[in-house]
Amino acid sequence: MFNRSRISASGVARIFVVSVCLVIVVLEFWSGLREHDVELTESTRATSNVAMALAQHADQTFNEVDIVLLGLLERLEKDGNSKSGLARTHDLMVSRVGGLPQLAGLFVYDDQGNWVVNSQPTLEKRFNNSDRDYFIYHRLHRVEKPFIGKPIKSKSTGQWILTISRRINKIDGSFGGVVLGTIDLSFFQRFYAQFDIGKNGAIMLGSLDGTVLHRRPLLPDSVGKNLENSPLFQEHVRRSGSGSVEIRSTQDGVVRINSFRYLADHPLFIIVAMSKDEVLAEWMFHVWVRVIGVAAVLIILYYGGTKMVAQVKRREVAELDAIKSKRKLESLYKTLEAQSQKDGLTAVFNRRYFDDSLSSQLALLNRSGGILSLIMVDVDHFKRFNDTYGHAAGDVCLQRVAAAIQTAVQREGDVVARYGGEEFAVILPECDKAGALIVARSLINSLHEEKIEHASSGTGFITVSVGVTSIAVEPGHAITPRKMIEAADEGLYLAKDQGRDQVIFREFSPQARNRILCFDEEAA
Ligand SMILES: Nc1nc2c(ncn2[C@@H]2O[C@H](COP(=O)(O)OP(=O)(O)OP(=O)(O)O)[C@@H](O)[C@H]2O)c(=O)[nH]1
Repeated sequence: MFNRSRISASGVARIFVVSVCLVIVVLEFWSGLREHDVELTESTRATSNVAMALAQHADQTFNEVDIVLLGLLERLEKDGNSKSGLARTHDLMVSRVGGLPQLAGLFVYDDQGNWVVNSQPTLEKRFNNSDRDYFIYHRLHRVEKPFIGKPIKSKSTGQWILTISRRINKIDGSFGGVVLGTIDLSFFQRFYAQFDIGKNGAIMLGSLDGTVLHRRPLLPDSVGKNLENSPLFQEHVRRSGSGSVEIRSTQDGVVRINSFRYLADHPLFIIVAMSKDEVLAEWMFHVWVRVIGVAAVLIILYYGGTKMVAQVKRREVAELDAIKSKRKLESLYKTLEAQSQKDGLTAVFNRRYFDDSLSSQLALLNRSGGILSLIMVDVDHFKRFNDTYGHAAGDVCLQRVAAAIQTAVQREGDVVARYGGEEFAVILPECDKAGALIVARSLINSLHEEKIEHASSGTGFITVSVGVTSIAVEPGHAITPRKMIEAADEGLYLAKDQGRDQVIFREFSPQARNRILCFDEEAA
């Protein structure tokens, strides 16, 4: 049976389609988020690695110049300020500047800031550098370390330069001047230009007091700017030697992934920053491609799913229709079967049903033994009735006779049938002779009570003649329906012969004709 409370197949199909769509969306969303995180992590790692490499490069750049400065100090100590000594020192300076790409120039100043010797072709005497930070620093600090100054514009070339300097000590340890190397900022510019940091990326070399020494891209006001108050410097660079942080620039509003690192040998730091939007641009492109792909898949799934659901629904409806049709057919078949068993006029069983029923009853008896009675009933003078009242009235009469017989035959399993014409038959399973005679008599009485007028009969009413037979069968016999009907028919004919409206019992014997008993005789 079809159970309405269960989810229908179309419901299951709909749930299936929706679930598949949801799973695809959730998986795509999840994998998109994951790729977003991976992209950021890898970019952070990349900026961090570049920061480390640039810090090492900057260290090396300054260390190489510092070694040259140390060499110069040694030479000055050895050769002193004699003309020939200074000439040799000049030659050494020229050769050193030629040997180091980052080195723009080498200078020696006396304790008053006057130019003593330098790497330039001619020694300018008109400049005095006593006002420079590095000069003041060395004059005030007796420190055996190089000093890296803020970016300045060269007095000789006008270029932005970085300075790295050392103090010259006189024999008594007092301030004797400064030896200075300058590094052209274009050296860092060229080097930093090789890194792919995107359009909105940035690289910065700064000193730990927050001063920008160099920046890529190099904006007009970049060099020398103080970042001390920027959130990046305040909250991150100042607090830790290295790290990575995502921060929105207060200047251009761009969110960047910033990796910073201190130089190992100098009080400087490097920041490498990449724009988050640029870092995620490729990911974003993939996301859009996938969104379009997933949308296409979802549309196809929705379209196909809707079709599938509709098809499943149609099949369900067809199945329901088929079930309904089957039920209708079954009930029609039952009706037809019932109709095929019934007589059309009298509504009692028909001749075919009677034959089948008697055959099967006798087959059962022949196999298992038992008793069975048969009554044959024939309407008396029915031809005259038809002649008197007409055939239509004859039909009605037959219906009333059948009803009267049916009234007398009450037990379940008894079969009342129209045997043919105005003749009826009654099969009484498990009913012996006595019982059969009672039924036969009650049948006659039932008809008497009907009082169907029949002016041309002797009694004035419709009567019937009844022949009865009964058998008690031992298992293994072969009683045929024909023999039993013949026996009952013999009783019926005798009843007719002896004046009608009576019952004659005909003892059944398969071999020979038996004694014929009259109902009244038997009852007595
Ligand atoms: N109206 C009607 N008449 C039928 C039907 N079947 C048979 N008959 C009539 O029943 C009559 C039977 O007549 P008979 O066989 O001569 O017997 P009877 O007139 O009853 O005389 P007895 O049997 O000797 O009492 C015939 O005239 C049939 O036409 C039926 O279905 N309807």
